[in-house]
Amino acid sequence: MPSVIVLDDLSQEGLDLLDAAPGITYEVRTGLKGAELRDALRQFDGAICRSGVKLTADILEGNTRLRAVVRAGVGTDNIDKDAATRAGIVVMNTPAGNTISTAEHAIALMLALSRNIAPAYQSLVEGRWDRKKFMGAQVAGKTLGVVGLGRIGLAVASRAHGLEMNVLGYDPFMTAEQAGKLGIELLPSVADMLPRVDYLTVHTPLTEETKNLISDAQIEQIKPGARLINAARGGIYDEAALAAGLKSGKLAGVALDVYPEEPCTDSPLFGMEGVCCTPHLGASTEEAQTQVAVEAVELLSAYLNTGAIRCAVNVPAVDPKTLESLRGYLDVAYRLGRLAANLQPGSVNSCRLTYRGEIADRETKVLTAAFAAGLVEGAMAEEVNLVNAELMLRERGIDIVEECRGDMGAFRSSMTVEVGGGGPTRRVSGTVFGHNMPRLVSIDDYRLEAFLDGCMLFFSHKDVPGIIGKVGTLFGEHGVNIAQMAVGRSGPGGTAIGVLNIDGEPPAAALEAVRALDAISSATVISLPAAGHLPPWLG
Ligand SMILES: NC(=O)C1=CN([C@@H]2O[C@H](COP(=O)(O)OP(=O)(O)OC[C@H]3O[C@@H](n4cnc5c(N)ncnc54)[C@H](O)[C@@H]3O)[C@@H](O)[C@H]2O)C=CC1
Ligand SMILES: O=C(O)CCC(=O)C(=O)O
Repeated sequence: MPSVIVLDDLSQEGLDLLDAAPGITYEVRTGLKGAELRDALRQFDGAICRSGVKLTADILEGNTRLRAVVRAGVGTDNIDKDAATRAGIVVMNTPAGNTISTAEHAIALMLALSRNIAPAYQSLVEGRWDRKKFMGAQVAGKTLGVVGLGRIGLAVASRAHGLEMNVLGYDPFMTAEQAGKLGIELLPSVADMLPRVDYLTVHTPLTEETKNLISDAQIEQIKPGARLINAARGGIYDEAALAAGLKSGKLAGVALDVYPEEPCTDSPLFGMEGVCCTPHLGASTEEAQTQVAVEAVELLSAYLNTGAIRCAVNVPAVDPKTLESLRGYLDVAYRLGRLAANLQPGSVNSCRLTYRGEIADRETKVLTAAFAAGLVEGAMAEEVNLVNAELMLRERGIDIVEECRGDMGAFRSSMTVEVGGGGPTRRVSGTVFGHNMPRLVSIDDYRLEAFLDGCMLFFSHKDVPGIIGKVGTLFGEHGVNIAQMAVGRSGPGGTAIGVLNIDGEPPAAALEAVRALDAISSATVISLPAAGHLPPWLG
């Protein structure tokens, strides 16, 4: 029965849903750090977190049990996604649940700055009735610059329209036409926006590009008296530059909900005039927390119970129906990977997959992941699965080239893998017969039709009479039962390859006797999982 650990505060509705989730047990253990956190995570199949807990590489590395972490919220920057991928852990988030609340918080900060709400209340608390000091600014008719026109940025823009503001926007993934339809004037860069904005708000992730997006040089260019808001991620604004801008009078106000290091109680801005700050409250509403918690539980239980992947940030999404409908080809892809690894022992340095026919229009990414898992599985000390296999190859400098061809060839659907390495490139093709029965349909230049499961003997030979009989007799003498035989040949009297599906590993003496036959140039035994037996992560 899968078990789940809840690492940060989660709304009661989410916990109630976990209580009711069929076949799942859970524990709430908040405030964990270091070794305690690492050890706790090794005892669970799934985890749910918000932004409080930090799932760094040293916390996740070596965890062979945890299968998924769901962030109840948007930003997954508290989770080392590369480390999670390497450990085969799916990372998911709930991207839409707190959009409105966070947009409202950005607007609240903008209005609080404009009307000096925080210091005015503080003056009352301190016994002063000071109406002159807190002269504010009206937002109607003013210009708001929105950097990042994703879910939250667009929700902020539409609320700003309701406040009769002019909205400028910048986002590299937005067309001027689409922005225009939404009443936003799209500018080619943040720099173009700066001289025109009375207010600037950012709604991007923290990336190499957005780190210190606003620093001293940008404050030089900004319209005097501008007010800046950040309810996205700490570090997008350079706090020291903001403090200098406020001190010089260039900026009229700064409102922050997020900080480069959190928790934060010592920002250089705290206590400065014109500053209004909150402790990362953008998503802290009953509504947002209920929604993200419920979505997080739904995502996690679907993955743990059915393998469905939605809203993943480190692997392609696959829903249960798709997985089920691809089951046969997932099996073939994984088995071809295992086979290719055996045919190209020692070193692999290139992989090419060609999908033909109907399968070429399907979710081939997940099939490629299954192939990669089969290919690397035997060579890795760590657990390999659909999540981490391709990354393992990429980290070793091997990119899988994928080609999808609509033409059918000999089958309605088939996939061919070519694996280069120490020896000559090897090529094998597979397809599905009937109800999810994996079949090998070619090997190098030879067409044949063999079961793609269990113990298999591959032998190269001259196409001369009696070979199959001799191999059969030798195996019979050693008590090896043959389930089926297949032969592919270049042409009569040419070269050929034989594939025997046998009921168990042959004794070394039987193999030696086969190799000693005159017409046989090589013979190898390769063991694949028995029919219907797949690793648990393939279901
Ligand atoms: N304060 C809080 O409690 C909360 C903060 N957030 C944060 O808000 C931010 C935005 O979240 P969403 O709107 O949901 O994300 P989103 O993914 O829907 O939108 C982000 C947008 O930023 C754009 N972008 C990326 N790099 C950019 C760049 N260099 N310049 C301009 N635009 C760029 C992307 O194209 C995308 O349209 C995230 O950092 C998220 O973590 C989200 C929820 C709550
Ligand atoms: O969990 C929270 O309250 C923080 C929300 C947040 O920052 C996010 O969803 O990115």
